[in-house]
Amino acid sequence: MKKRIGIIGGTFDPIHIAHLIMANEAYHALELDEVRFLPNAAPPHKEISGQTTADERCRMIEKSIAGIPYFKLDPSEVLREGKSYTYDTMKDFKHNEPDSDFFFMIGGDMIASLSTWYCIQELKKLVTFVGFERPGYQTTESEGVLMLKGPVVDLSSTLLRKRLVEKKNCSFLIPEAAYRYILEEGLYES
Ligand SMILES: Nc1ncnc2c1ncn2[C@@H]1O[C@H](COP(=O)(O)OP(=O)(O)OP(=O)(O)O)[C@@H](O)[C@H]1O
Ligand SMILES: O=C(O)c1ccc[n+]([C@@H]2O[C@H](COP(=O)([O-])O)[C@@H](O)[C@H]2O)c1
Repeated sequence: MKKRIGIIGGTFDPIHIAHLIMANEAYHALELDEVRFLPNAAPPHKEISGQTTADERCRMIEKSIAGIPYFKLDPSEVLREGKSYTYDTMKDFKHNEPDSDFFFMIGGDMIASLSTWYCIQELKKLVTFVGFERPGYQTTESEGVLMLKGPVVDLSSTLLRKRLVEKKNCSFLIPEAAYRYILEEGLYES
């Protein structure tokens, strides 16, 4: 039987509970075999904060998913460096695992800009996009995006970076082990 692989790509600067909720909802609703967390080296359509290294973003993911057997960290884009175009990544995945079906999760902000992604028509042949509502973004029906209904969480890494700089408590917003790591290492202090 074909393997069903979910992918949540992102900058994860830092990872937060909305990411984990999306991954878990998709895992169960779509009967996936696993979900890969795919941190980018450089996001194609936004500036990176520069407050953390790729390695630190990966460590935060690892700590957040430790003990969940169906969640994995995939370092492919970080190892490739440069702008992380999803088409390049998925072409490699499909080449290495031709018998797997890939489900790429995106939030409402990404659905809105999907038509501008690099080689989007070709990419749509490689993956099924799985969309989640996101507060602040109008989610219109988008061709080729399978919408999943789940809890909607009004949270972003941008908000968390701001709270961390202001030394506001972020418990329950960032998975606890990653939050502890942030505080121990002094990440996002300025
Ligand atoms: N609260 C949320 N609801 C729905 N989707 C989300 C939410 N937060 C992030 N996502 C989605 O998760 C993926 C990865 O997001 P990313 O790591 O860039 O976090 P972010 O919170 O959007 O970061 P930033 O605020 O730095 O732009 C994207 O597809 C994004 O749309
Ligand atoms: O390939 C593209 O053109 C492209 C454009 C925007 C975003 N993406 C991917 O979408 C995912 C979420 O992006 P971001 O900016 O929220 O980190 C992440 O895996 C990005 O690499 C990909």
